[in-house]
Amino acid sequence: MTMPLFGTLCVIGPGLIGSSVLRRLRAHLGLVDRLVVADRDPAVLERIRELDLGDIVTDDMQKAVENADCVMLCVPVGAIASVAAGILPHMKPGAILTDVGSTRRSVVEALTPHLRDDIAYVPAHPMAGTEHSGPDAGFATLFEDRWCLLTPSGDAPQEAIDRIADFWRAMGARIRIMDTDHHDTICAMVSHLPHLIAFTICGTADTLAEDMRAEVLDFAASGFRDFTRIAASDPTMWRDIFLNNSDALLSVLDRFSQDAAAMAEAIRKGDEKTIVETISRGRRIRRSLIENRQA
Ligand SMILES: NC(=O)C1=CN([C@@H]2O[C@H](COP(=O)(O)OP(=O)(O)OC[C@H]3O[C@@H](n4cnc5c(N)ncnc54)[C@H](O)[C@@H]3O)[C@@H](O)[C@H]2O)C=CC1
Ligand SMILES: O=C(O)C(=O)Cc1ccc(O)cc1
Repeated sequence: MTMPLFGTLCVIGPGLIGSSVLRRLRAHLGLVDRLVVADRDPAVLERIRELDLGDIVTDDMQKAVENADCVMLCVPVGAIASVAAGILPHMKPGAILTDVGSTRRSVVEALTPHLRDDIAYVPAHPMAGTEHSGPDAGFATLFEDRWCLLTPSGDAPQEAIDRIADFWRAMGARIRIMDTDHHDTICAMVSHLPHLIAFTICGTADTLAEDMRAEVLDFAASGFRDFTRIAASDPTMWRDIFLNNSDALLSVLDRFSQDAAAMAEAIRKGDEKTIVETISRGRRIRRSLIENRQA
C-alpha cells in the first residue's frame, strides 16, 4: 500500500490545473486521504460536486484550509497573494503552502510579507496546460512527461521541497528546481512571448479590411490555425501573467523585435543566406524537441 503524500490536501481554484490535479488523485487512490476543494464561484463548486472531485467542497476558504497538510493555490496569478493572505492565518502549523502560478517574482514579493515561520512555501509551476479553462477542461494525464518547475526560497525546509517534488512526480511530471528570476526569464521566452505573439497576430488579422478578413479566416493554413489555438486562452489569466512578468517579458519581446527587424531587413535586401539561416535554426529546434519527445 502507498503511503499518502498528504493526509488532507486543499485545492483552491479547481479550474483546468486544479481539476486536473484532483482527477489524477481520484485515479491514483492512496496519494492523499482527503480532498478539500474551495472556490469563490458557486458554479465551479457545483461542477466539482457533480464530478465528485472533492470530499469537502466549499466557498469558505478559511474553513477549507484549517485541517489541510498542504494547500495548493490554483487561482490566476493576480489573485494568488491575496488568497494566500486570507488563508495563511488559518492554516495549521507545519502545513505546506504551494501554488501553480505561471509567474514567480512579483507573486513571491506580494506573498512573502504574509508568510509564517511555521508554514513552508514551495511554489511549483507545471509547464503543461491547454487553451481551455474551468473544471470541465481538466484531465488526469495533463502533467505526464511535462516539466514542473519548483522555485523554493532559501528558507524552505528540504522536507517540504521533497514532498512537493514527490507530489508532482506522482502527477507524472519531471522536476527541475530553479531560482525565481531564472524561472521568469525562461517562461517569458517559451510561454509568455509565444502567447503575446499569438494574441497579437490574431488581432492583426482581425484588423484587415472586412472582405480580406473573411478570406484570412477562410484560407487560414495550419500555421495561422496553430496561433488561433493559443490565442483562445483565458483573458484574465493572461492579463495577470503579462502584468506580473512584465520585466522579463518586455526584455524577451525587445530581443524578438530586434530579430524580427533583422529578418525584415534580410527580406528587404534579398539576403538569402540570413533568411535560410534563420529558418534552418527554427527547423533544428523543432527537430530537437521531437527527438526529446517534447513536441
Ligand atoms: N492554463 C494553463 O495552461 C496553465 C495555468 N497555470 C497557472 O495555473 C493557475 C490556474 O490556471 P487555470 O487552471 O488555467 O485557471 P482556471 O481559470 O481554469 O481556474 C481558476 C479558478 O480560480 C478561481 N478563482 C479565481 N479567483 C479566485 C479567488 N480570488 N478566490 C478563489 N478562487 C478564485 C476561479 O473561479 C477558477 O475556478 C494560474 O495561476 C495559471 O497561471 C499554470 C500552468 C498552465
Ligand atoms: O496551451 C499552451 O500552449 C500552453 O503553453 C499552456 C501553458 C500555459 C501557461 C503556463 O504557465 C504553462 C503552460
